[in-house]
Amino acid sequence: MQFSLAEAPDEATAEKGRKLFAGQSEFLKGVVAMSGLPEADRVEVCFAGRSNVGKSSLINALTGTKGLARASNTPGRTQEINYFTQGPDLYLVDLPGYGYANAPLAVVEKWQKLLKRYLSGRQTLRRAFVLIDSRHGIKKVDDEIMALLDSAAVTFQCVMTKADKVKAKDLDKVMEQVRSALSKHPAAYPEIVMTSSEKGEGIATLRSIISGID
Ligand SMILES: Nc1nc2c(ncn2[C@@H]2O[C@H](COP(=O)(O)OP(=O)(O)OP(=O)(O)O)[C@@H](O)[C@H]2O)c(=O)[nH]1
Ligand SMILES: [Mg+2]
Repeated sequence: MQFSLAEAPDEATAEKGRKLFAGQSEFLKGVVAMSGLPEADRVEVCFAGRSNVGKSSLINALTGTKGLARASNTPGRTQEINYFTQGPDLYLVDLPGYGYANAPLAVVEKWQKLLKRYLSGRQTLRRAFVLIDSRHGIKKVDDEIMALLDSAAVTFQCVMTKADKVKAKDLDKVMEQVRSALSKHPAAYPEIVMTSSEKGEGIATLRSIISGID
């Protein structure tokens, strides 16, 4: 599989993305057990990634709503599966971050269990966006989540975050590592999206990608 960076969308596709995200976004609920999931009545996409990688910030950037998903400097801030509606036909799902070393073991195990159940058992989950910090590349914990998505046959797309924090010369090396790690995962989508929630880079591209998922 060849992995390439997603290019900016053409005008028609960009318009589709803008239209989708011009709709109202609202926090629906935080879920701590599979029994709490909302009815599977529409398409959903989720955002997975290590603690602090920028999942909540990305949801805020996509929806253009600053405090919608709580972003914070404290790793492990998002401990529930948080559901957001985007217009009437789409759920955006903010997942608890994984790989947070300082969380108590019992808490980590509880999250992991829920995360695994959700990723492998949610019928309407169309794509998982796996967020990777542009400075750090793919770590072992990311690789484990990707393997889980492979086995659940959930297509996942790699989204690089915090692009504003990495120098161009360092990025090449990280991207090489990312491409090589992704090549081991059959469920990986061939396009990688480079983003900065801070600067807005890649947000329009990701909006149009999401608007093309049905
Ligand atoms: N410079 C920069 N900082 C960012 C970007 N995205 C997120 N951050 C910062 O990174 C920190 C973590 O962001 P969050 O969005 O809370 O990360 P998260 O993945 O939701 O974290 P958990 O909920 O703990 O798993 C915050 O201080 C954000 O302001 C970005 O694109 N650029
Ligand atoms: Mg979060």
